[in-house]
Amino acid sequence: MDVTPGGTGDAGHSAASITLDGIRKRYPDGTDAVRELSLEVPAGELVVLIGPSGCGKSTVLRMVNRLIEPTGGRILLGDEDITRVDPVKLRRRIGYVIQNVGLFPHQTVATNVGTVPRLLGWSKERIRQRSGELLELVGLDPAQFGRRYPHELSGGQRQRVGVARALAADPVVLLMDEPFSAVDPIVRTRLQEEFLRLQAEVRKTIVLVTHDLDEAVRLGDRIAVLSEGGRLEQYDTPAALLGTPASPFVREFVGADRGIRRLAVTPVTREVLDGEATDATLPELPLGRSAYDALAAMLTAGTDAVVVTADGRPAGTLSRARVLDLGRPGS
Ligand SMILES: Nc1ncnc2c1ncn2[C@@H]1O[C@H](COP(=O)(O)OP(=O)(O)OP(=O)(O)O)[C@@H](O)[C@H]1O
Repeated sequence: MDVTPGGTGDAGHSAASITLDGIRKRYPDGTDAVRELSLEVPAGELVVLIGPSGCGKSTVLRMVNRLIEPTGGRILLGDEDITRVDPVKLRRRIGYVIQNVGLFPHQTVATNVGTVPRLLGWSKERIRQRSGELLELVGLDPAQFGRRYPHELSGGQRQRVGVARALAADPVVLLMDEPFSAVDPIVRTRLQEEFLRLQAEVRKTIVLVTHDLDEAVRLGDRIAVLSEGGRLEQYDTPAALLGTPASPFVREFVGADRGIRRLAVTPVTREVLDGEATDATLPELPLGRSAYDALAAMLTAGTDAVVVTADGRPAGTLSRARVLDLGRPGS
């Protein structure tokens, strides 16, 4: 798969699944950062690792690109055991985005984006074209931004360049360590939305580490909640995690406001509607939007229900009471 339709990326690359098979990391001082972790990340999915500080999230992520060598277990990309391959070559196949981006300060944006293609020996023309495509893909005009230096960008723009650079050689996997945490909350939300659109287009296998449960719920196809020593407490979709926490640890971790978070990941379907659409004064909401959006529409309009539409036509109403039920565990 190419990153952009009709682009000049390394054709033939595709997203690969990642299998962590009993991986372990004991640091030289005896710290057991990861005692034993097994986890399967399906190809093309975005999996979030979340858990309290020091539980081993970054250690797990960096074992996948061998910035940290595991002390036990296997890691497979597709069916290839990457604990046995040359780590330098491996890293060229894996995109890596970190909190403060790590752009080279004395290189232009375009040169930064072309880093891995240059290491792979692509021609100048192909690199130039590729970095232009990638900058466009992350919403930066190559003519305007390509020649700038990192210090001439905002934090959000630097973060986008970091993502473009990580995608430049069409990696099979993208690893992201707190990629959006260095920017303010408003920019962060916008970057997350842009990133979701980008992921819908490129469909990479992504492992993302975050501290932020809202970010995990918004971005993750699945969320892995870890506790101390890299112990896997629960591995589930956001809705399942919020709806049925598997242990007291997870329940406490996802917190008392998980009902509200759950609404954000619960789509309004025909099955949940609880009335006929007879009141033309109610606000409208298309099917498929979240129960959270439905509640927001009611609160904004000061009503107790919304009319839910399918293809612009009323399909029924959804009441506030029904929405609140949807936020309750076990519903
Ligand atoms: N080089 C090292 N030597 C010894 N112990 C280490 C080393 N690097 C990390 N650790 C320890 O390993 C454990 C896991 O660290 P890691 O950075 O993976 O956690 P994390 O979940 O990413 O934390 P945070 O959310 O705070 O970034 C911690 O107890 C940490 O102190």
